[in-house]
Amino acid sequence: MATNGKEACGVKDGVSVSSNGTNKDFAKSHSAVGNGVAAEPSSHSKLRNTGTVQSGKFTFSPEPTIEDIRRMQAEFTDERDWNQFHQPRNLLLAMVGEVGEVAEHFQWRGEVAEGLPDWTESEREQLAHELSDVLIYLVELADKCRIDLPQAVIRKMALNRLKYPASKVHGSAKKYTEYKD
Ligand SMILES: Nc1ccn([C@H]2C[C@H](O)[C@@H](COP(=O)(O)OP(=O)(O)OP(=O)(O)O)O2)c(=O)n1
Repeated sequence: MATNGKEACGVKDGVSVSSNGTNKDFAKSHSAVGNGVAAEPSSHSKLRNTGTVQSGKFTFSPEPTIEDIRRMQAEFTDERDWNQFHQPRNLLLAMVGEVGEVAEHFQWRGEVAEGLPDWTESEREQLAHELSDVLIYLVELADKCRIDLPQAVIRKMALNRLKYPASKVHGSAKKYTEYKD
């Protein structure tokens, strides 16, 4: 059965979406989570980490956007007067620490298959938390460095495509420096 990514992340129909496609109520409704309001009804727990699966392909939910995440974390930080602690070096170290927490979930396992078929829902949820921590700090680091991350990704992917032409590297994982013209 195809699952609805909006349900999976707790975003339901009926929330307002602005003309430019962003969900103005998203940050507001989700900031309530930090005040002790449950993130989602327990009946949704099975859908939590499934995103959208259609024809065997996995896709993310369209929201929140990276800009939504930047704004939500900026609000979280402002509300706590934490900008004094959230300078670029602090955020970099915090992000690296969270990457270590992601690694802890994999470190004593054997090879892990795509889709994590052998993981429990609880293990998947823990991983989802750690990956989110990495993303949150990454986005705030880019914000505090005044790097427009979505556009930077577009530019970097264009460079990657130039460096690794599909016709040249198909099926090979060698570094670009190893290819001879
Ligand atoms: N000074 C802080 C502390 C927390 N957070 C936010 C961003 C992260 O998403 C998350 C990190 O919280 P913790 O440092 O408590 O780390 P964990 O949630 O990973 O907890 P633990 O280290 O117990 O696994 O909370 C933040 O922005 N600034």
